[in-house]
Amino acid sequence: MIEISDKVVRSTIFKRPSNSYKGMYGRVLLIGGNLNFGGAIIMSAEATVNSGAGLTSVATDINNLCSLHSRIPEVMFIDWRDAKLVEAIENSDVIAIGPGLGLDAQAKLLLKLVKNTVKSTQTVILDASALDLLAEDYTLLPVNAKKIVLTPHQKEWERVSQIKIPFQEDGDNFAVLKSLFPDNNGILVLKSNHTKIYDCFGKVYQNPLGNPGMATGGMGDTLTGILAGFCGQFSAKIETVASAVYLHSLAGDELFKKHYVVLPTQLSAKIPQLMKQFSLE
Ligand SMILES: NC(=O)C1=CN([C@@H]2O[C@H](COP(=O)(O)OP(=O)(O)OC[C@H]3O[C@@H](n4cnc5c(N)ncnc54)[C@H](OP(=O)(O)O)[C@@H]3O)[C@@H](O)[C@H]2O)[C@@H](O)CC1
Ligand SMILES: Nc1ncnc2c1ncn2[C@@H]1O[C@H](COP(=O)(O)OP(=O)(O)O)[C@@H](O)[C@H]1O
Ligand SMILES: [Mg+2]
Repeated sequence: MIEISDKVVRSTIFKRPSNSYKGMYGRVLLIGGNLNFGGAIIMSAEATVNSGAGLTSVATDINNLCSLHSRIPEVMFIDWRDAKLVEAIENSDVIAIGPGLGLDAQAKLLLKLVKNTVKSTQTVILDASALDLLAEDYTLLPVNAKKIVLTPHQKEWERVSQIKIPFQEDGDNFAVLKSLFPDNNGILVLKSNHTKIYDCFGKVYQNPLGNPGMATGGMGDTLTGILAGFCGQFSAKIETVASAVYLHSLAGDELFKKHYVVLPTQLSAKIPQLMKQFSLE
């Protein structure tokens, strides 16, 4: 087990070259936000933009259009019932699906579309409802992607893995990962007060940071956004995932010094400043 440290983040975040443009920092597509949970995908989007993704699009329910654009105009909108979504999936480097997605027929259709469209150059992040859909039907796993990152909280992992909480043995988690990903292209971010990150090769990182002020709805949706931004800009490997987890908690810890509760949107706003520090160190 490796404890994530500043060193891992410093080796991930690089100083941007002058001769660069938005296309070099990742095209990210976020899919989620039904009529009840629009806020979830808006929080993910805010985190993705603040984490430096070059271009961020959100495919969501049409009812979220105004709130999305008024909250975060940097983001492009796609109606998730529009046939154009296929093209948007094809043209993205990273697709994150699940925050506020729900579990209905439309949600299943969207996850199936991602599974059937993604190619071996793309990274897919599965969070929240997408994990619950996966627990019901493992064939929805987009195994063709280059990397697939699963980001369950404890209950979601219990549903997917069928291992009962508390998860005491790393070996059990590795065994599930190996069976889900015969091509070894999966990464598991098992969220808790000390999140652990596993790859299929036996490597495990643990996050030493974080605080109970972060126990606020939307905090995981925000992590998904940061992960998407990081995988779009930096190579989609376990150290990049670990860096995103660490930075999320570091931002949370900074806020927690002076705030009883840490709000996901306030956490997102701290990310650009922290990334700058790590790029200079
Ligand atoms: N603003 C928005 O729009 C938001 C929308 N959201 C969206 O809502 C959808 C449903 O996602 P969800 O995570 O809220 O529900 P679910 O997966 O049923 O988990 C809760 C159940 O698991 C249990 N539990 C046990 N251990 C746990 C743990 N460590 N962490 C958490 N729970 C734990 C827990 O136990 P209990 O609290 O009852 O003791 C309860 O029985 C999803 O699409 C998501 O994106 C949210 O992101 C919030 C902000
Ligand atoms: N007590 C805590 N200490 C440290 N981190 C926490 C704590 N409670 C929650 N978190 C972090 O907040 C996030 C919660 O994720 P999740 O349950 O998916 O939230 P949501 O679905 O509401 O967005 C995870 O990254 C988790 O590590
Ligand atoms: Mg969640």
